[in-house]
Amino acid sequence: MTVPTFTERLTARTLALNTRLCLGLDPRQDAYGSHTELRTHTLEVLHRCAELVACVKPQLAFYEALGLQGMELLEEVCAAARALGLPVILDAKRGDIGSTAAAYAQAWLAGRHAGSALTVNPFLGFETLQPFVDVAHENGGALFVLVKTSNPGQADLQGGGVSERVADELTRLGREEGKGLSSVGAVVGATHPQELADWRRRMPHAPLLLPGLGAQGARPDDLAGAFLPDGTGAVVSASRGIQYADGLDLSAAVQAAQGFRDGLNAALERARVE
Ligand SMILES: O=c1ccn([C@@H]2O[C@H](COP(=O)(O)O)[C@@H](O)[C@H]2O)c(=O)[nH]1
Repeated sequence: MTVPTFTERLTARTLALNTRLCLGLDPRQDAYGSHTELRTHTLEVLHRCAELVACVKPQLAFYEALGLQGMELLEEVCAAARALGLPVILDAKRGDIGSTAAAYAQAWLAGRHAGSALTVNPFLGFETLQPFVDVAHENGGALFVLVKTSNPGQADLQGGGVSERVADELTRLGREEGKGLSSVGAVVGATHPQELADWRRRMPHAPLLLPGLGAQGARPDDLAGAFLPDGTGAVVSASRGIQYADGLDLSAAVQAAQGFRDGLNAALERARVE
């Protein structure tokens, strides 16, 4: 029996639960009185929001900042997510010369992280993407390569055709896998709503990860252009806007996730009718 890949599981969960929301889990030390409180709250947000989301995206920086306890919590979050059937995107934005990229790929896309997806920084050149692609293929995982990030300062480097060149390389890599959505995805900020349909067309095989919902100002209403006609092909992530929707209130986190999920679905429905 073949094990479904990250992309297949993401698509299946999107359709089964009718959700295109990605739960960002970025525990911020200054929001809590103790590590126990941080751990309990983070895991509780995950459990309570699980049925509302297509996948989960821990940002490694927040776990690294907590030292060894943080790395233990990251493993706990990943194990809990997998037990809940949630595909995991490790947001680490790794990238280095090829031999080091191979080590990063082994660390985050193989072993106990087999079947996960990893965010990857392409700044060192296209040759450095190959180790990530290879290890993702071997382990049923995926990568999301930075194409157009959500922050305002991205224009300093990503303008002038650079993002387009990365996108075209991802299209080439994705095409090699054949039909349908590939294991080579792209990060495109939800903060660029007017560009989403163009990126979708330019990277027909790439699953898209759209960060920036909520705290960075992106709104569900504006994001329909990122999706394929069947409503798959993209997930939209919110971290602070869910985990800290109203301080540490767990009901508010669930309500926020429901609102984002429903808002995305309503926007898609409107786009279908128009
Ligand atoms: O272009 C990018 C790529 C990644 N991120 C990450 O997503 C979350 C956003 O957090 P919010 O609290 O929802 O703003 C965070 O982990 C970023 O590192 C991004 O924002 N933009």
